[in-house]
Amino acid sequence: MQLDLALQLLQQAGALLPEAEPYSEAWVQGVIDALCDLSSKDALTGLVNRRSFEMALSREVDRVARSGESALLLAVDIDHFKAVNDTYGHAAGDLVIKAVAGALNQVVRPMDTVARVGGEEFGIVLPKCAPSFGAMVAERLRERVSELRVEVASGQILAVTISLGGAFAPQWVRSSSLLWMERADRQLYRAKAEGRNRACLESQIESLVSAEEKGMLFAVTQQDSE
Ligand SMILES: Nc1nc2c(ncn2[C@@H]2O[C@H](COP(=O)(O)OP(=O)(O)OP(=O)(O)O)[C@@H](O)[C@H]2O)c(=O)[nH]1
Repeated sequence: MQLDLALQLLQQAGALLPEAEPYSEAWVQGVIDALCDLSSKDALTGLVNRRSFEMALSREVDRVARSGESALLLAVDIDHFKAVNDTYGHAAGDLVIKAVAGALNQVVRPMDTVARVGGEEFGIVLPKCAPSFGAMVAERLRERVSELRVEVASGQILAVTISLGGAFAPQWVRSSSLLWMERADRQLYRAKAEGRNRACLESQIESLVSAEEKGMLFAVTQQDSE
């Protein structure tokens, strides 16, 4: 029975089961809420997972298009992470991922969303982040992670760094979350190529809007005028 499986999943994840009378409407709603929570989180770090992050990004794209406020998307990747796994083992790598996740989460505001979007990759969406603050926020994140000392085995302490790429949501175009992620990723590749342990942010927002995004603006304008 699917409900039994759902309860097993929740129990295994250490989720709290609803206190209401079993099988009552409130109890079933509690189980559904707990399942939703479980399916939106990354099991290792407890951060928002990729699926849920993509939904948060789409919501933010809509909000930016409506409000005209700017928002920053940061793509974050741990530097030379393969070497951590290869030298100290996968379990040590997992400890590093958890420590970085915790550090990133500490630096941001409650309204920001930090997600684990891949193995050693994170995404952060920062609503209402003015372009003049973007570089400062990215630098604060980079610095906080560089200060981490992760004990991966008794007496074995590792320091790690991250690279960050950032792109602002264009305020005047109804972009897509995918294109926004691609732009942040492009800056991340630049940060890696320029030596890692650094943040690269798009500087000229307008000039970097792709032809595809301009096409989407045209499509939206046409629809709106119909
Ligand atoms: N421990 C651990 N390792 C993971 C996990 N997911 C992915 N990886 C490993 O992360 C590593 C990613 O390495 P690469 O993408 O090659 O890059 P890198 O070594 O971080 O180097 P740069 O990104 O170029 O600085 C691979 O060795 C993956 O096996 C995970 O959940 N836990």
